[in-house]
Amino acid sequence: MKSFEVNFDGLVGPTHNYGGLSFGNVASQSNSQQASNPKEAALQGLEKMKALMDMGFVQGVLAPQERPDVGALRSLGFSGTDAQVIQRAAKEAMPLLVASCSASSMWVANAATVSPSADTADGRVHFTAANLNCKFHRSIEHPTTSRVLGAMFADQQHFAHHAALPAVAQFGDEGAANHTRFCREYGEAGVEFFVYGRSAFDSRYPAPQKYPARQTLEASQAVARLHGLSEEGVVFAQQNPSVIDQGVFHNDVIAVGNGELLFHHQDAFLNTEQMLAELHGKLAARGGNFQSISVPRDQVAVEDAVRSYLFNSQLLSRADGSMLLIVPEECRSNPRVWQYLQGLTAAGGPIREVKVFDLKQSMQNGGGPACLRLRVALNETELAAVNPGVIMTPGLYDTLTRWVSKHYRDALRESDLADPQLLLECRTALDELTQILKLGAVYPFQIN
Ligand SMILES: N=C(N)NCCC[C@H](NC(=O)CCC(=O)O)C(=O)O
Repeated sequence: MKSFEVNFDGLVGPTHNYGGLSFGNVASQSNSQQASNPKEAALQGLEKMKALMDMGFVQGVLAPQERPDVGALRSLGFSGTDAQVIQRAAKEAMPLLVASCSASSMWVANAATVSPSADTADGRVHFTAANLNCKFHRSIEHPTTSRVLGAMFADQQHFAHHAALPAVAQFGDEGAANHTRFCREYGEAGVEFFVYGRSAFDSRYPAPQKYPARQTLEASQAVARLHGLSEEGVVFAQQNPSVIDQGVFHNDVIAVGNGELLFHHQDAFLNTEQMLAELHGKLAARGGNFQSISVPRDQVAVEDAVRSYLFNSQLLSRADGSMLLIVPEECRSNPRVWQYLQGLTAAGGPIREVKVFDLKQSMQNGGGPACLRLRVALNETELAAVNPGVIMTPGLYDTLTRWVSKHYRDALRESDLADPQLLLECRTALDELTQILKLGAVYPFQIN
């Protein structure tokens, strides 16, 4: 049976703005308070989705969330009509209003961890929504994420959904941004690679000093248990705490894997040799030939990796077996990174081509090509069971670009977030979107 890796990209929501909300994420902090352009952000994302579809990849779309999140503000004590809740928050606690307006659900690599059916004990595709509990603005995503994923992957014969882990830092879980999977073919049993930043219960593990480690070992282990993964099919590895302190807030800022290949920075992990040997051995037992490309720090410094998002790229397998790397424009404008990439594709290794995309609106908040997509490996039968409304087609692309052009603003500043009209605009747009994507009622304003 044929199998595919389907990329579901997050559609940028109408409230995309630069709130400076993510301590430890250099781009988010340095672009705080700049005016954003939600329309451009959404169109840039759609352009990437269309390009992948045009190249022959199966591409899907994941809906944004309702913002401002009036329910979150009510839970913090603001009351009255929806408009009053927003105005009171703006007056008394602007940072809370900004957080409740974030369009951060666009970075769907953080939506959930996904294990394909070939790896799981019950032969279903498993999803665990990420609790994202390190940041308030992200911790409010998972209830809607669960409803949207449930509407996309509804068939219980093929898909199993788990609620987010307990919402405490000890089980901090950032989803697929700290998870990758190696395999010979997408439909065959693979090795799932979980990368954590610290241990919550074992003080022998080192931890970063300056910035938070968002993912814990215990959260990764819990997800592996929930998904019914076997010990032979998992590897846990610790991120190098010193790179977290240099702005690598998720492992997908310093490494990316696909098929049998791990592309990573030399300084990405602790105990690298041991970890690579374990990946090699476990994949070999599944008939695969694990390979890795380590980018030396004297060619690309961690700082260049963080600025350019070289590793926040999409590593895609083409029909001829070679791989394609989708990188953000910022890689081309960094001479060291661009030179490295020229050498990489000329070297005759597995990565043969690099394609560049302009994702500046998302990049300025620390979200590159890999953050914007959730990978779901599916066989033909499972793909046929996915809600067809969310699979990208030329017609859907046209409809969504028209929808964005009709509903989105082209400039948003902090002061605009207090405008109750923005909530109405967002709800009107999302109500239409749920019809376009055939999701049914998934948003609080549709179900409460
Ligand atoms: N690497 C992956 N997979 N995802 C990137 C997430 C970026 C996101 N930025 C933000 O949430 C910034 C929002 C703001 O400041 O307005 C975050 O830090 O969680």
